[in-house]
Amino acid sequence: MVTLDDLQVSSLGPCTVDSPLALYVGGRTTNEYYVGEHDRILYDDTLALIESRGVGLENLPTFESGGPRDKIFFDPATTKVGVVTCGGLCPGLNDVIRAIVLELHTHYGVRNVVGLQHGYAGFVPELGHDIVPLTPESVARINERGGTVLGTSRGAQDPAVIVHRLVEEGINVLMVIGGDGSMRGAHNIVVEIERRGLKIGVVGVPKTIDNDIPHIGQSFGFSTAFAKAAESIKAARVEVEAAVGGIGIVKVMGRHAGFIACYAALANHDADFVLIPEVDFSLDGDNGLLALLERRVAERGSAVIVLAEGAGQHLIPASDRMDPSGNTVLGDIARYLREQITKHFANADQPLTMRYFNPGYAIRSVPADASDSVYCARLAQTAVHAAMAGRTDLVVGRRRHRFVNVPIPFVTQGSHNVSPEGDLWLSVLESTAQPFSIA
Ligand SMILES: Nc1ncnc2c1ncn2[C@@H]1O[C@H](COP(=O)(O)OP(=O)(O)O)[C@@H](O)[C@H]1O
Ligand SMILES: O=P(O)(O)OC[C@H]1O[C@](O)(COP(=O)(O)O)[C@@H](O)[C@@H]1O
Repeated sequence: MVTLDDLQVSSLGPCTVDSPLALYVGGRTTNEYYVGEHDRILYDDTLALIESRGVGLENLPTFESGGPRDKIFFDPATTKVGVVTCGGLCPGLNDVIRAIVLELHTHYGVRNVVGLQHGYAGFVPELGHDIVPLTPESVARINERGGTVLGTSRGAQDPAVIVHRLVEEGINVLMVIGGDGSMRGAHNIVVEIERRGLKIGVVGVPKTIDNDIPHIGQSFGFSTAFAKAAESIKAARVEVEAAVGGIGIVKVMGRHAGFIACYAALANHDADFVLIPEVDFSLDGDNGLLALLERRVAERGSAVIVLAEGAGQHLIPASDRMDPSGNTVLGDIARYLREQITKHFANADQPLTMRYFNPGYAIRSVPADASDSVYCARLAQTAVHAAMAGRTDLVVGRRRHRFVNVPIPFVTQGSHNVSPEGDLWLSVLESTAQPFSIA
C-alpha cells in the first residue's frame, strides 16, 4: 500500500526544458507508466538547431515526458482544483473539462473541483459569475455537446485580482484551457503567485482552432473543425457546378495561419485555389488570381476558392480596430475578392454566378469527433498528472507521438504556421489549379 508520505515531494516548481525527471506514478502500484530518467522528448527535430547552437544531440533541450509521476505534491484529500476555459470556442472543450474532473476524481481521489465561468472574467467578483462545482455527475455526457459548459470570454483581467480570488477560494491548482492569449494570462498568474510566495500550481491545456500554437503538435479540435469546413467546400463545389460561370468562395477561420484552409481543401480535393495568410498573392497580371480564375472557369465551367480570413490582408486597407483581446480586427478580404471578381468578369463579358460560404463559427461550435475526443481525454490526463506532481507554468502537448510537458513561455513566443516551402503547402499546390507562385 502506497501512503501519502511515500508519494509527496516537498516542492512545487516550474516545468523546465531540462530538469531531471522525477520518477513516476500518482498512487498506482504497477510500473506500467514508468517514465525513465532519460526519457525526454527533443523539442526540435531539426538538425538546424544543433548547428545553430553548436551543441551535441545529447545537450539539446528536451521536453519532459508527460504522465504520472512517482511523487505527487498535492494531497488529494485537501486539494481544490479550479478549471477555466478562455478565448474562442473549439471542439473538445467539454471533453477536456470532463476528463480533468474524471482523472482527478478516479485516479487521484480529488473530490473538490470547481469551474470558473466565462474565462478569466469568472475570477472577478464584480462581474457576478458563479463558481460551480464540477463532479463526475455534473460532467457526465457534456462531451456530447459543442462549446464549453463553463462559458468563455475574451478581455484581459488583472492577475493580482485572479490570484486574490484563488487564495480566497482556497484553490491550489488552476487548470487553464485556452489559446496563446490565455497562456500569457496563465504565465502572468504564475508570476504573481511566485511574487506572493504561494503554493498554487497552474497547468494549461492549449486550445486553438487555428492549430497555430508552437511546440504542442496538432491542437485538439483542429481535426474536427477542418472536417466540418470541408463539408462547406463540398457544398460550394456542388453549387458552382450547377451554375453558369460558377465561382464559390469558402471563407474559413485562420487569422495568421492557414492550416484549416489547407487541410479542409486537401480533405476532398474540391478546391481550385487556396489562399492563406502565409503566402501573399496578387490579383492582377497574367499569373494573378483574376486571370487564373477566368482561365479555370473557361476550362472547367466553375471554380472554388478556399480563403483563410487572414489571407490577402496586404490588398486591403489595414484596420485600426482591436477586439477585446487586443487582436487587430481583420479587413474583410472575402468581400473585397467578391467585388474584384465580379468587376473582372463583367469587364471580360463573362457570365458569373458567385456563391459565398462562411462556415465560420459553425466549424468550431460542434462536438469533437471520436479521434479528437480521445486526444482531449489524453491531454487532460497528462495535465492532471503534471499538476498533481507539482509541475507549474506548463502546458501539455504531443510531440513525436508522445505526450509532453512544455513550459508556457515556449508556447507564447513565436507561432506555428504553414511553411510556404513545406510539404503541406506543396500538397495544396499539387491538388489545386494554383501555380507554384501567384504572388
Ligand atoms: N497578454 C496577456 N496577458 C494576460 N492575459 C491575457 C493576455 N492576452 C490574453 N489574455 C487573457 O486570455 C484570455 C483569452 O485570450 P484570447 O487572446 O482572447 O484568446 P486565446 O487564449 O484563445 O488566444 C482573455 O480573456 C484575456 O484576459
Ligand atoms: O469571433 P472570435 O471569437 O473573436 O473568434 C474569431 C477568431 O478566432 C480564431 O479562430 C482563433 O481562435 P483560437 O484562439 O482558437 O486560435 C481566429 O481564426 C478568428 O479570427
